[in-house]
Amino acid sequence: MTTSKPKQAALHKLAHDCHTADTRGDSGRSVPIACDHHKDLSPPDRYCRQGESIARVTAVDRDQYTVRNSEKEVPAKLTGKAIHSSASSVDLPCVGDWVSVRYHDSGAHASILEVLPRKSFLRRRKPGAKVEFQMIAVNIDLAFIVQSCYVDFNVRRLERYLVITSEGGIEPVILLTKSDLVSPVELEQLIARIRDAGISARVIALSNVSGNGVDLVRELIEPGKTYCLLGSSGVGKTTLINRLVGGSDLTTSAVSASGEGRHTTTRRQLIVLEQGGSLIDMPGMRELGMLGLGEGIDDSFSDIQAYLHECRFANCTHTSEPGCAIREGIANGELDPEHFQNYLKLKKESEFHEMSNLEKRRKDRAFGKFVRSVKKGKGRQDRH
Ligand SMILES: Nc1nc2c(ncn2[C@@H]2O[C@H](COP(=O)(O)OP(=O)(O)OP(=O)(O)O)[C@@H](O)[C@H]2O)c(=O)[nH]1
Ligand SMILES: [Zn+2]
Repeated sequence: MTTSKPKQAALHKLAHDCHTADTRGDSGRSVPIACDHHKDLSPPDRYCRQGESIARVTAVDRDQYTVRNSEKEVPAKLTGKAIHSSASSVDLPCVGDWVSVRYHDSGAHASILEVLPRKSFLRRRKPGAKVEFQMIAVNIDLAFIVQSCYVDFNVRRLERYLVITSEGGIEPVILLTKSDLVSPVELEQLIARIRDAGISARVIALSNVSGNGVDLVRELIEPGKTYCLLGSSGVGKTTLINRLVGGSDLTTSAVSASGEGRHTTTRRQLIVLEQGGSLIDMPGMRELGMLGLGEGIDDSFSDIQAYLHECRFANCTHTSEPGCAIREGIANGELDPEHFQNYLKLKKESEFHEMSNLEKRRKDRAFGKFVRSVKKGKGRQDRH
């Protein structure tokens, strides 16, 4: 997103004459104050107009936004102007965006006027033949790509994540979790496989159980920077985040947004870490890795595929059917029952996520409808 020339002229640097809504008084009017926006918030471009201030989008739930400045977090609505100026849904405010806002009702809520230029983005391709993207989050400095040393490890999926981060201008660091479940030799082999694939990104092995390696991650967190964790379900992201958040439990950090008779509770999608950096964590992000997980599964479980082809019945459930190659393999000690259980578990997860992709598509359609309806309504108002 770029700002046009005339607009740029109307903007002024936010350095010493920063304006913010006077959230202490009851006037709701804008007063110049010493700028304290940037204690833990550092927008890429410190611009705002008279009466406007800069905030960061911390949660998006359909048309409900939550924005935060250094003082507090409030619900926000998109102005018609902001909707009009966005060419497509990827330009609309997204978690991590710096936006110019105007506060109302003594700072109780805000309207979003403009999205400031983004410095990086995380997007995914929408399912379907047409090349369309969905913005997941923006302004991320560093992405931790998380895989488990145990079961989940898959170099091809790692590569896919690296493509996504490099396209979006985000620095990647690979985290191999559950190092307590493999031997040092096995761990070295995994890292060698990553290097053999030509991947040069930093790799940190860690265990959430013993705590080994967690400090190396902590050391990378800097105040004013934004991070995210990408990875499949069950690799230990939540466990790690809870360690990084330090004390405050992630699951309890919900924000309340009440607007126009509706009261909703949205899970905060951008949280502040103990060290002062911000972490973006949201369901859509976790599902990124699920694109094509099916393939990944068949890759790392090719031995099981071979057994599956041998079962007498194509729809064998491997529980009681005669001629089941899986059960035979387990019985004669050729196939590790735990390996098979892991296969079933991941298969179930990937099917689950494919289902939720369908739901996402349904939601996308609903969103398109919403934008069109707002545009129509606003268009009428503007002509007054
Ligand atoms: N042995 C071992 N277990 C771990 C480690 N990290 C996480 N776990 C366990 O793995 C399971 C999944 O961990 P989560 O943190 O919920 O994984 P997640 O990536 O957040 O999964 P989703 O919430 O589904 O996205 C839990 O039972 C954790 O206790 C680790 O380093 N070693
Ligand atoms: Zn079978």
